[in-house]
Amino acid sequence: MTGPDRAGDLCARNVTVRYGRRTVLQDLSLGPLPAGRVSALLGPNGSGKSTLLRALAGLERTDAQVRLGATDLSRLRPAARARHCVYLPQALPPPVHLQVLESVIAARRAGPHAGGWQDDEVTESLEILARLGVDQLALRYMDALSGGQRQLVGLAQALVRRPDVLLLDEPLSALDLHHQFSVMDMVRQETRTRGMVTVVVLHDLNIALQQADYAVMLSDGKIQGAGPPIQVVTAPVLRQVYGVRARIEHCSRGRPHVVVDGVE
Ligand SMILES: Nc1ncnc2c1ncn2[C@@H]1O[C@H](COP(=O)(O)OP(=O)(O)OP(=O)(O)O)[C@@H](O)[C@H]1O
Repeated sequence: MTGPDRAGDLCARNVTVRYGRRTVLQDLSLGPLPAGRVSALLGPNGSGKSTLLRALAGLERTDAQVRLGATDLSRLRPAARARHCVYLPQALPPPVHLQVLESVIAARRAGPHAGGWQDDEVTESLEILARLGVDQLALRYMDALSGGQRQLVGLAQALVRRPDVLLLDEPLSALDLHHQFSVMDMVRQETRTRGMVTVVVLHDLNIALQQADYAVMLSDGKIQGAGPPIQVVTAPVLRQVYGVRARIEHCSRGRPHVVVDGVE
């Protein structure tokens, strides 16, 4: 890894999650998901990606053991665990009547930097907004933003907390093409610089192929494959998991992408 050695890799064991009588994830083992790298969590609708992400964050009822390096996160109280792990849900941040900058500062105070006013909190919050290309929104109100703008502010709120583990559920779903790529670039850069473990739920397999360092494919609550994206997103897997006839091709610059020929 290129960044500072933070807390180590993320591993989960015995992840079983039930909703009522229905078992959605059964005795699943995940990782190690490497520190300083972006891992993509892939799979069809309903395959269990969000449930697994929430289980890693400690937001599902489960006896799973989740370790970050030498730290057993599953033994920590929710507030202590939340200082290590930041989870950004699929739903956009609520359109509250709060200025964007205030909302980012409030998020920062909820992180390990908690403890009232600090000189650098405005500067750092503005810097994160600038890196996401939305510093011009700093004094706008959250309830007067578009969906994509709110998603970018949600990302700023997550990043400003400087977690060891960053868990993002479909963070690109409301973003235009430019922002999809600029956000992934920034998340990759932050992940490397800070030595975070970043796990991103993605539906766009091309972004996963081109931007993720590691991929995990879920199907019906089971891990179908894990490793470098190019080894996980393959024609046979796409057929089996997504029910599509597809090929992995490489563009003139050598980058892989999925070409779908049809559905099964
Ligand atoms: N709160 C809940 N109560 C009952 N069942 C749930 C609940 N949340 C999710 N499920 C079920 O658990 C399964 C996995 O859901 P999950 O949201 O983890 O899937 P996903 O892979 O994230 O899907 P998507 O790509 O559509 O967001 C689905 O069958 C879903 O219907």
